Amino acid sequence: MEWSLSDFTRLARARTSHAIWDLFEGGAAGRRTLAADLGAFDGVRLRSSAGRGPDRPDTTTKILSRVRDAPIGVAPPARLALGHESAELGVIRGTAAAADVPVVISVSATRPVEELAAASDVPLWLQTCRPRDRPASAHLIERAEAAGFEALVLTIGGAGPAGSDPDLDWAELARLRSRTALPILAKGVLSADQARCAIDAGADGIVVSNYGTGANDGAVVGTLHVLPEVVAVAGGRLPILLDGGVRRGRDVLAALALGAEAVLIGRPVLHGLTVGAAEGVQQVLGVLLGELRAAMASAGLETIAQIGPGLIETDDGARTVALAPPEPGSVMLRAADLHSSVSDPVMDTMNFLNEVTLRNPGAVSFAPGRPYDGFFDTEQIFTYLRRYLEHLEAQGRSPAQVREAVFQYGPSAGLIRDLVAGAVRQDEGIDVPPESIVVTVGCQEAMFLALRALVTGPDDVVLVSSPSYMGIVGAARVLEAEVAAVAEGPDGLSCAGVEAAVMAERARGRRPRAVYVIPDHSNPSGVTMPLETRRELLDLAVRLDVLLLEDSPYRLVSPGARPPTLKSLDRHRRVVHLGSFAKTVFPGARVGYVIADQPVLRKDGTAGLLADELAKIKSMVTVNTSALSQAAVAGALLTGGGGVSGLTTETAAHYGDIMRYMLEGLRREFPAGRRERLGVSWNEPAGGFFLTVQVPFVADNAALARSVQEFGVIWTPMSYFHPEGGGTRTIRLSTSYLSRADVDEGLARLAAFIEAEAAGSQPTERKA
Ligand SMILES: Cc1cc2nc3c(=O)[nH]c(=O)nc-3n(C[C@H](O)[C@H](O)[C@H](O)COP(=O)(O)O)c2cc1C
Repeated sequence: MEWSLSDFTRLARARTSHAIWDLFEGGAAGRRTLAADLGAFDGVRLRSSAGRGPDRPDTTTKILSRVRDAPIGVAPPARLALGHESAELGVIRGTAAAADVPVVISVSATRPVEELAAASDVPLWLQTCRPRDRPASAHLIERAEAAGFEALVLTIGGAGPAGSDPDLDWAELARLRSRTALPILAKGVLSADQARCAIDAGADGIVVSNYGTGANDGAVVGTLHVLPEVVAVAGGRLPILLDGGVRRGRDVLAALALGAEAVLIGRPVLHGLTVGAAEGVQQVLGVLLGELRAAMASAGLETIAQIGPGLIETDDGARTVALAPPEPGSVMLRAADLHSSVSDPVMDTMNFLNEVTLRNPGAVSFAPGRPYDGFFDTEQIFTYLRRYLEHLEAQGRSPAQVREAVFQYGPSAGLIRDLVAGAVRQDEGIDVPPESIVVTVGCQEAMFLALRALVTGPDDVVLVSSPSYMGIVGAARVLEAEVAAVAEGPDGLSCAGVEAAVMAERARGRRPRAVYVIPDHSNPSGVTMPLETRRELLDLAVRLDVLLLEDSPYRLVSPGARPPTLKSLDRHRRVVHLGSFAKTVFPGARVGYVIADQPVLRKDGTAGLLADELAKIKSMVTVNTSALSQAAVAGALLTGGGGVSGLTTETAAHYGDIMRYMLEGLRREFPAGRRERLGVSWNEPAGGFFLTVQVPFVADNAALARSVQEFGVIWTPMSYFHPEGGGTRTIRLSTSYLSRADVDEGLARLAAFIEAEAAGSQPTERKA
């Protein structure tokens, strides 16, 4: 098996204490930023060559006008000594053994610049920053210059969101420019504006960098995304380098295709140093160079000079089109100037789950929670529509009224509220008048409306069970609604946990408005809340004076007896019930509903129901749910005898069967001995679409990439569902849309992958 940089990451992690690893990663901000950097690279598709590529492409290129072995340099992480005592010396020696490429030495290096220069066969650049002690800094720069350092790298804005004054940084750059003959690169540029300032202040080059910990205003921005706008401003007048998330040979190609002269590598070098001192650094750079050559060969490139924007696939949707370098004068918006939610990794989760499956058609995917489509039949749509139109006629509507119902704008609260009210009464024993219902565009809109109405400002907070369904967290991000996590136990949410979280939020001066919960076969954990807890939770909601947002999309497609919904047990109108027909009828209709029978006293003294207020909001969001979709769902309900239970007997049996089959398969692949040896365990949901497996390694994106590429099996890291951290050694497996043959094949691949990861995470086992 070929080595990749992620292998070094894994090995380094295994050898490092949690506290030091957190420093290496840059904490939570570092993890978020890295995800944005990696995501930007993942979003780029490179053209491959039709013919056979050159055998050994030539990676030599000029960096700052001097010929080097590759368009790669080593970024300046401070704290190298925490990885290995050889620190900068180890990095310099390892780099020199791999290639003639520059190494940036941190201003806080552990050894004098003279000693480093004397030991170095590679060009050294000195990272510096706006100094507290100017004479000392000026002296250090003079010494570095005298020792043969080739360039200065001035850190703009400080690493991470530390307080900073950009104007002072530009003044510092101008001052330095007038004092030294060395070329000066401005590092930390993340926008066209900053690039202009750097050029105006006399920079000789720019390093697009977020320091691995985010922009200095705390925003998370993937460096590759801002590269084109910086390149456009530079217009070829000065070289642009980039760092952040470069982990594969193809990433180097992508950055160069978008206009970078070279890339810098940060954490992977630190990981190599941690794993094997200078030799580890040499291996990391060697692996990357090998990958770069392989990527060039598969793109049919013989030289670095041949790399250009044409290498980027632009026929693959907006993302890659947007990444092509812009013509001067054409618009280039910055995600940092758009609402913060668009840059929040939470928002990419759902797309990622769908895309990773589509991008890897040969893999077995346990990722998306899609309904099984073996039960869908195109004719059903017409049958359902006709059924509903006949129903309207049977109710005495004239042909003109029937036409109006389906052709015209409709009431925001919905066309089919009476039928939905009948269905929830019949299926769930929820007895509410149609006026308390709003028919929504999927359950997602129901969540959005409820959050919008309930959360009035930064002091209001919604408690969300954790692991959390991404839809609610994402909606909260869009609405800037504060969310606090309440950890689920083996039986789902506990009342003690909810009460403690409510009290903690109140102690912080915040007002908990509601608790979001999926009581049945929760997504993603698969757990079901026992009846007793449901009753206690309702009592608690009264006692604490909060609402419960109940979301329960899997109940009616799960086999066997089920405890009653919170809403059907609700005697105090504490529950806002969020409903969905996606799993019970079909998701393409995008029809959901919210039951909001809470009385609302208006400012003018009149009273109404919360549903009325939600309908007002909806009228400004989607106006009304598509009448055609509502008609199709209504027709389905009528076909099912007024509810969905009549429609879902077969599907519930199917989902139950495939879940049982999956659990049997897990037991077969992981018999007791193997389970214990590997430290693998799983929960056993009786229904729903998901189960979770504890695994003996960190199940992050890098592990997922290995799983897809090397074993052809896709799963979901549970850490995605823990926006506040956690779930790192757990994966979610979705069963819903797979056949038995898929399950067999997928589990065999998964077992092989878990074995390989477990072996690889032993720090003593080194591959050559
Ligand atoms: C532990 C650590 C310390 C760092 N310290 C500095 C520093 O002192 N000055 C600086 O300019 N960048 C610093 N960086 C940022 C790196 O130079 C570089 O920009 C970043 O690590 C590149 O991203 P990558 O690690 O994804 O390759 C540090 C990074 C890490 C991980």
